[in-house]
Amino acid sequence: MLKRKHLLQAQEATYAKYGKIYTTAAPGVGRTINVMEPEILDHVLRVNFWAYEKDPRSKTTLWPLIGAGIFGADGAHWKWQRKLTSNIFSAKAFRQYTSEVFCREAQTVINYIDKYANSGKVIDLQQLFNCFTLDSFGEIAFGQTFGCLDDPEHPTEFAVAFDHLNHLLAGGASTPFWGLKLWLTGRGKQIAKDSKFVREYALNIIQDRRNNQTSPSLAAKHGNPHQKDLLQLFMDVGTDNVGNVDEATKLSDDMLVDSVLNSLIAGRDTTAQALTWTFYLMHRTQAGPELVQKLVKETEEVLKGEKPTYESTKQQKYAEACFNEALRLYPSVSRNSRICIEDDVLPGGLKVYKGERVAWNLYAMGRATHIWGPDAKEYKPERWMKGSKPSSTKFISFHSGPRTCLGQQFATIEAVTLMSMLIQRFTFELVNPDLEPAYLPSLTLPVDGGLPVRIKRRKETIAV
Ligand code: HEM
Repeated sequence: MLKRKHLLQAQEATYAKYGKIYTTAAPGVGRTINVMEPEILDHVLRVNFWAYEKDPRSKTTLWPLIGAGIFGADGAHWKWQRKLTSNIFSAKAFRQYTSEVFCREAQTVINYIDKYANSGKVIDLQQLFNCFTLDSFGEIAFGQTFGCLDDPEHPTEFAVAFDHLNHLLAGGASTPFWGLKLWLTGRGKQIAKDSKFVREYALNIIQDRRNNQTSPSLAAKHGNPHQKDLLQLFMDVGTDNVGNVDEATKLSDDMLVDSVLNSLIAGRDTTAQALTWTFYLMHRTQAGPELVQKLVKETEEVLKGEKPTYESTKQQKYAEACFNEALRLYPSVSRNSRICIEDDVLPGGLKVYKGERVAWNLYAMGRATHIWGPDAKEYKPERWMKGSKPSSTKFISFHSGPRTCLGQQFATIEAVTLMSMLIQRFTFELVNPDLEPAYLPSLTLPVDGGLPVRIKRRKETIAV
């Protein structure tokens, strides 16, 4: 099997050689139509959404991590999960998350950095961002942080097992005889061990809430018990307004664990990795100092020394552009596919038969000159500052159609909050400013080996 770090580039080269659509076939996998046309993806993901489902091979290989949660669900089972999950993404909730959680956790990151700023110590930004997103998300979705920022240099057992599982399961869906491979290499045993650990951990979060309410939701801590967090929404399925429980519709512990783990995949890695690539792209030699200066200027003009709010993040257009531009070149979900469940014809006339796959490589699409123009490979946040926003099938990093990412706004607000708080206070120097980091084979797109930086205080006047 090609390693993921080579696979994305190899596919990019194949598109360059064979054009915007090419097909492949593999034993045990069948025919796959590889596309990189926004128009075709609009057809598959939106117009004829009903003719395509999640790839059953992905569902099976990722089962130890996602189980029956939203990422592997289709049809009615997907619909109710999407509806329930969407409840936590309101403007009112975003206001509360920004001022209470993102700012507070960002301040913890600042306090940590400030201990080592100007000392020459090398800090891994990716590790720090992982801690920030996991602790923030834990508080918002489950009422408790994971305590990662207490000691960012030593990842918690949960984070280690979770990362390991992501890494071990990567590439399974496109690997022929995956089950055999797991058995021959002994990987299967490690997957079972990590899966058991993370599932028990998730179950403990549920038990905590159920037994003694030691981790009430964020809103409940503020005297508003009716505003439920994600965990409570799932735990209350089958319970009516006066507390009567319908045992037939109540979710099993297994399903609750699946929901917790699915939301963690969504809420932690994607945003932390996108932030890491953003900081890399902003600080590599090619970027030049003007880029960061522009971001600092915007931040100072918008915040005027105050902390970020939901409203201020909306005004930070350049910060958002820096984040989106990084996601274009390094999409957190870098490859994706759907299986056809009813014969279909793609725009342009190519037939897709039931059981065949349509796949797309977001990494290659983000760098394609026919989509983004001759400067496609360059990191240019400015391209987001003029004209209207690109369509969601052109900028496909947050997906498109009825299954579009539910957390796009959440992730953007979270990222802009942290970026603006850090960039005002500190300067970042990459340890290897001329070296493009490799990415680690994983379900998402972590930087292999993290992002080592040295940090200095920008000025001493901003209170930490
Ligand atoms: C930079 C950050 C993020 C990126 C790039 C991203 C990207 C994506 C993509 C590509 C999908 C579609 C997956 C598929 O169906 O094949 C997706 C789905 C989803 N995302 Fe995100 N995501 C991000 C952050 C978040 C956050 C922070 C949350 C939650 C707080 C979230 C919640 C979800 C959910 C619930 C779905 C499933 C939607 C469905 O199947 O209906 N995402 N995301």
